[in-house]
Amino acid sequence: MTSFHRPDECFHEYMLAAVESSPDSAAVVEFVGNDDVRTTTYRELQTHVGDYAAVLGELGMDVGDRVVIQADNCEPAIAMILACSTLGLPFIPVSPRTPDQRVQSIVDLAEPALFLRHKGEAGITGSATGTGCFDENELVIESRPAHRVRRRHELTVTDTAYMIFTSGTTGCPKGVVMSHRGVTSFYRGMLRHGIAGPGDRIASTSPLQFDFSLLDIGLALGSGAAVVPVPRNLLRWPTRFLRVLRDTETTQVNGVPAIWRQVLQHAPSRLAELGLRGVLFSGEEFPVHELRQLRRLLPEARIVNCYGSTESMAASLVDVPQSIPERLSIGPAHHGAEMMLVGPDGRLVEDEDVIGEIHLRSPALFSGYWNDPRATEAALVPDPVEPRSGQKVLRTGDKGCFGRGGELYFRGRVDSQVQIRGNRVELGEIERRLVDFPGVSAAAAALTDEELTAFLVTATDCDERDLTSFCLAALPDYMVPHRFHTLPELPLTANGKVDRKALSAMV
Ligand SMILES: Nc1ncnc2c1ncn2[C@@H]1O[C@H](COS(=O)(=O)NC(=O)C[C@H](N)c2cccc(Br)c2)[C@@H](O)[C@H]1O
Repeated sequence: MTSFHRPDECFHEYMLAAVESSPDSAAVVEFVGNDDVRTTTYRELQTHVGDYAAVLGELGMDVGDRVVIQADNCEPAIAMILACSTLGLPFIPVSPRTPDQRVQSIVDLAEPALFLRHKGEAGITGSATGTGCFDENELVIESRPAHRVRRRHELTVTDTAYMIFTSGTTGCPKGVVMSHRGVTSFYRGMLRHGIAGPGDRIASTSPLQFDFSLLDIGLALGSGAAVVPVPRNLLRWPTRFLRVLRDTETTQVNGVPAIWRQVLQHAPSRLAELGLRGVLFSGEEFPVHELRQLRRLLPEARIVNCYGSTESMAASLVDVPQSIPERLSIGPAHHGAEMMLVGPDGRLVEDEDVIGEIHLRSPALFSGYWNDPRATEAALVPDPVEPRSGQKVLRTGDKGCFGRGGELYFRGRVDSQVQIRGNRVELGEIERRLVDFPGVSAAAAALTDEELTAFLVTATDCDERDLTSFCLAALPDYMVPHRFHTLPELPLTANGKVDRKALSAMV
């Protein structure tokens, strides 16, 4: 396993380390359609980063000033996040399809110095933020960031590399703050699993705003391989998706389990022909029957189950056995980290098959939630083994139990947070939107078989189309209920919480 990495690097140093040893190797391979691919070498990527950084460096921004980047995963966006990193500017990736209201709430929370949009994206209007537009050829600054007094002089590995905004229970997104040290120590832990090497081409199917895409880019560039951003619109069509993989000579595909659903249904034989060497999935459990079908089609491939939350990038990378068991292991943790189970009494759970809450000890833990010390304190808790030490571990909110040989099994969420198509969703956030609809007095959302059902208590008739567009205006599409049921009242558990089991049973 080649490792050209120095200890304690910044994000951009880790990502571009391969330029020393293999400057002319492919770093990014993009499908541009009709058998045409565009390859960017490590040296070209480094030059691109320098060009963007030269423009950004002229704007008087300080280490720590935030830059929102509205783009899908593509070579210019990768070069832009690296350019921000070289200047110590935390980047905040935002998908092009994010509703304006949500983009605005992220801007209000993060107060970025600059909002950059990839050509063709909408951007924002009327904000104190500087704005710019970029494509593969240039970065054009339309309005400069407001003047700021520079207080910093050196970028350190403890500084923030990026912020990812995820859905929060209080109805407003939470900013997960990741330091350079956190990111690169996760990457180095991941590299020890030897998943990819020079010459590999790793297809990335997650949007840039989902840190899964940062795993893909880090796995590829950290291994001296190439990342292949798969355009979102092609992902939906199995034959086009497979065409992208074939034309770019992809060897490894990373993504949430849902990306395989259509392919397994409509183009299984074409998938088998591709001869993929590896599959890595994460975000939620892979339905066993689908995973078995995938394994049958790719008997030679290494299949890796990656578990973890944005607050630590990920926590584990576990090989799926040749014959797929009923329950997949999500442990032990990746190299350099450790997962523990903690019971309701705060003591370690170590016995087999006893459920506890998963806690993660790792150098890759996030710095905290942006401007939210209370939520941070609830997530970064004293080490349950030695609380006196001041060391913090991540309380994941996931339940788990140990198996016989140190493997760990995921046993659901501790709270109402769910995963929809690999995206983290607080049902509470959907519910808060629903109760804002005129006439709705109470609401609950339930997820059954990937279908979101909303239960509403309302005196008047609510038109489903109106409800849907009302939700779409403020929530990402994957958080919009598919079905709406009205009820005289919501079922409640003994302690007055919405009885979600009862709701799911009603679907
Ligand atoms: N492999 C699994 N089996 C089962 N349940 C999983 C798995 N991976 C997650 N989850 C669930 O998703 C939650 C977390 O959601 S999240 O914060 O949006 N992050 C994610 O999903 C993805 C995560 N950030 C990630 C994944 C890969 C690479 C990087 Br770099 C980052 C976890 O707490 C789990 O509940």
